[in-house]
Amino acid sequence: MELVIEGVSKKYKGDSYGLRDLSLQIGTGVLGLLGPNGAGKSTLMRILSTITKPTAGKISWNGVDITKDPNAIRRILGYLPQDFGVYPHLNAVEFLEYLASIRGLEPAIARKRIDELLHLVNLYEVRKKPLNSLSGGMKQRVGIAQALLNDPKLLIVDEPTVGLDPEERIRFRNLLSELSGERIVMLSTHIVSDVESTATDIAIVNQGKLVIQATPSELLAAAVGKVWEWVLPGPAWMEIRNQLLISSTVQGSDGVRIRVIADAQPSAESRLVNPTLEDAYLYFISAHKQLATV
Ligand SMILES: Nc1ncnc2c1ncn2[C@@H]1O[C@H](COP(=O)(O)OP(=O)(O)OP(=O)(O)O)[C@@H](O)[C@H]1O
Repeated sequence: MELVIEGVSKKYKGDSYGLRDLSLQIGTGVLGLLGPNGAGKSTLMRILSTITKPTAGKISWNGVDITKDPNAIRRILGYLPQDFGVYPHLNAVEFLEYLASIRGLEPAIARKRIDELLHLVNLYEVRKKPLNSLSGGMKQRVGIAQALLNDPKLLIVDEPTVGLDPEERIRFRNLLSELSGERIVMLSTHIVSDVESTATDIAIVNQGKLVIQATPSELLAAAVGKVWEWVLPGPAWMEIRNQLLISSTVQGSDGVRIRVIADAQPSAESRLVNPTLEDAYLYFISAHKQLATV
């Protein structure tokens, strides 16, 4: 199973670009597509789900060019868009039966599949409740269930954890991880912790371009020797906060513990610490922004 994206660009009207010459090679597992707002994540996902076409480049699924033969990917695709909406007065069973019929599933097969999916996404107990009475996380799990109706080989989920509380976010992450065994799952997000424990591969995008595609451990390794911590008294911290790339700050009784990404030691008191994936992400995004402004 392989999805290959080669030199894909999307130029919108008025000379704005959603993607610029982006290439990725994606195999079975969870690919975390990570980037700030406006990086081009939704544009890529909309292209892969054949809602929109690239203005340049090629995408192939197991060797078949999907820009020429969109049905080749539609048959194996499950998609949860960022702005997924439900019919509020239907319950989960009615909603999924409705979507299954639109997608041409045989009613008997659909009923069996919907039953399995409701168990899988842990919504069986609430399957008869109107969708507008469910929590945000439950609605997102209905969204995943509809994306899985045709047992897709390629599952695309666009910023699925926006608006979820921490507990629901963790549950949703674990669900995606469980689903990745026999398929490619592409998960877009701007929240590093969404992909930290689940992604087998991470692609960082910024300003429509690929910054890097690597495994989480490769990203962490690249940030070793670049993350520093030390404690600063309050006023001193105010002075330097705009001059350094700050990963986090924690207020303590002795001052502010500051965590900084820098190639060289930023202060005599600072000491090197082990990077987190969040540090690595900041490091790559910042290096990319600097390159773009040179
Ligand atoms: N229909 C459109 N017309 C013009 N420009 C667009 C259109 N859709 C997206 N863009 C631009 O393309 C760029 C990438 O947008 P996109 O929505 O793909 O980013 P994103 O990474 O998904 O961000 P977000 O997390 O905010 O959704 C942005 O600069 C955006 O303004």
